[in-house]
Amino acid sequence: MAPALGRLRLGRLRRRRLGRRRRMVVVNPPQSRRVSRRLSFTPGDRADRPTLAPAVTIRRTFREFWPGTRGLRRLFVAGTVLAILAAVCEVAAIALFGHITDKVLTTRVLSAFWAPALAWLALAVVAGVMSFGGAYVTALGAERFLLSLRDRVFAHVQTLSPDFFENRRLGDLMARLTDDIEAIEQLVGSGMVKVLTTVVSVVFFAGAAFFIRWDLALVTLALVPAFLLVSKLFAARFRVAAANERLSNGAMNSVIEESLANQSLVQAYNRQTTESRRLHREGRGWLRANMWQARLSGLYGPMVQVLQTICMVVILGVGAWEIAEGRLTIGGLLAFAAYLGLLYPAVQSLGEIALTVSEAAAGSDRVMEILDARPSVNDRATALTLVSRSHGRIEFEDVGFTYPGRHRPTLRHLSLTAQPGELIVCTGPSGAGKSTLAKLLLRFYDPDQGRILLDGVDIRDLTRSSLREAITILHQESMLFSGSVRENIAYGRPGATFDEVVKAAVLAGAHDFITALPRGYDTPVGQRGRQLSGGQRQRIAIARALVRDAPVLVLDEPMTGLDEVTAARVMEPLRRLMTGRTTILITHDLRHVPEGARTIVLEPLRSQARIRLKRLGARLAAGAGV
Ligand SMILES: Nc1ncnc2c1ncn2[C@@H]1O[C@H](COP(=O)(O)OP(=O)(O)OP(=O)(O)O)[C@@H](O)[C@H]1O
Repeated sequence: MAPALGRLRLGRLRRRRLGRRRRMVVVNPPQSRRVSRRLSFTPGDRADRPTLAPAVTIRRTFREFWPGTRGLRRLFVAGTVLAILAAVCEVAAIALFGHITDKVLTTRVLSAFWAPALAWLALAVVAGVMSFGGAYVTALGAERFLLSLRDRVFAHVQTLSPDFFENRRLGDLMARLTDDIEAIEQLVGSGMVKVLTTVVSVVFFAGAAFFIRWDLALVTLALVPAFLLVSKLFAARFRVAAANERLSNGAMNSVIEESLANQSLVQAYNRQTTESRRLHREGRGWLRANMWQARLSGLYGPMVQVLQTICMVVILGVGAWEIAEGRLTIGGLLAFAAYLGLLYPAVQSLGEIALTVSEAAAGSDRVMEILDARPSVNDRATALTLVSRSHGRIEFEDVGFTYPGRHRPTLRHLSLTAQPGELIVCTGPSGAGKSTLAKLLLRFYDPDQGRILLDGVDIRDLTRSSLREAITILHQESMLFSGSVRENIAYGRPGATFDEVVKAAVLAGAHDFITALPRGYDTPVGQRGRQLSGGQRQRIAIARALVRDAPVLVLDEPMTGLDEVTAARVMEPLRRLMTGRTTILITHDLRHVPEGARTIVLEPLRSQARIRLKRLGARLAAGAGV
């Protein structure tokens, strides 16, 4: 009868313990739930798939991210202390349970029941309060850590040159900035609290079991190394499985992001099925990765359960014999079994921490890969800041440039000078390097050869922010954010007043259509300004450039996508924008170019192979031998 009672009690205690862990999910969700939340991005071509980030050690992860817990450590310490106090209450409650069994249940003296019963109730309330407080402050520390880490990684990402983004999939980057950052928190933030509280709980529960019967406790503790061995065996596999899951998660995010962003194209071309298939393909990859993880978790649980059951059977068998010999009371055995009922889940939890750490390490690899990326263009230590408004004199001196990873140069021996206020039209066939010229002027890249000067100063000697303050670029596609018309225009210069916004809109020829919108300047423009027409978007972009009021202007195909009538209408505000500014107008459509503007024509550079072939052709035509 006693063993049956013991099992019953243990079952209840374990459920209570699990329930407590489930509440902690807010701070440190169990593996399976985190896995399902991480489902997020998509890859396209297999060749296009991002590769697994390089592995780094846990120590390096701590070295990198532990300083981020500064200012939050008090919260984590409070969370640890409160969780430990809750564990102490549990130890005391079990002692009371043993006491009630021996002094009330076996002796049938009801009067001895009330005092320990009330004390037990009080302990339960205190344990509940401690447990809540611990979970709350740990969650607060964890969320604050996440907030600052995300800010840090995002700020770093924004220092990286455009080629970083051109070579990566947006969905994958988004997954790194969200899910992977969360995994790091579970390693160095709330993860640390969990480790400490679990270790202390193990010590307490084991200590209490030793206190009752040290010899019996020694026998059962002999199985602890087996628990740890099992989790060690699983940890390495979990890490690879988690890395794969993250990879497919990022790939799935990318497909969703690309497909939704290009929905009008998808629907106009009737490619919904293709897109669904793409997502399905990536979803299957994600499913396989998750099933791998599920297999590991599924195997891990039962293996630990078997070990735990072996211990219990041994305890109850030896305990029954000890009771029969009169060396142990029933209350003592039940309390002993109850301590073990708490001890084993705590030891199991320690093992799971190893698995969580493996998974978190996979996420931190991916975040550190971003943090390790360095911008290809930097400010020199001696870089100057422009203190007064630039005159806007631009010079390209014998500039040559090859894109990273390309063999053929895009620009070679390019020289040009634009005087302050002058308009230079840059034209040439597609791929000739017109937009590249603008990227070099903004220092998205530095030339490999020659130099670019602003007012006689090499732009590499200026800070990037002050250089870019002096330049306004109007892109081929007007890039708007999803705020209101007013916010989009004011984006040109932080602190611009509403009057300045309206003035710029009037000059840009946008005021009339803006006031006709349902909420005037407060009308939301929709995702990327999709609720406006192409011409309207372009005029808002012109107003934004006017508000910015920089001395140098780069117009990159400003008429692209506009019909003849709209283009003519946009040209007028553009002329007003160009007035008094050094302007480089990049276009292959010379119809709307103001008369008298100086024009330079860029020609695509041919590859050496094509040059050799052309020479060979010429020699053959001239009758020369090969
Ligand atoms: N990020 C990049 N990485 C590698 N190569 C690039 C990159 N951007 C452009 N190129 C290459 O550089 C060449 C010039 O591109 P660029 O965009 O400057 O041409 P463009 O004259 O502006 O063309 P278009 O008139 O079609 O816009 C092209 O061959 C293009 O493939």
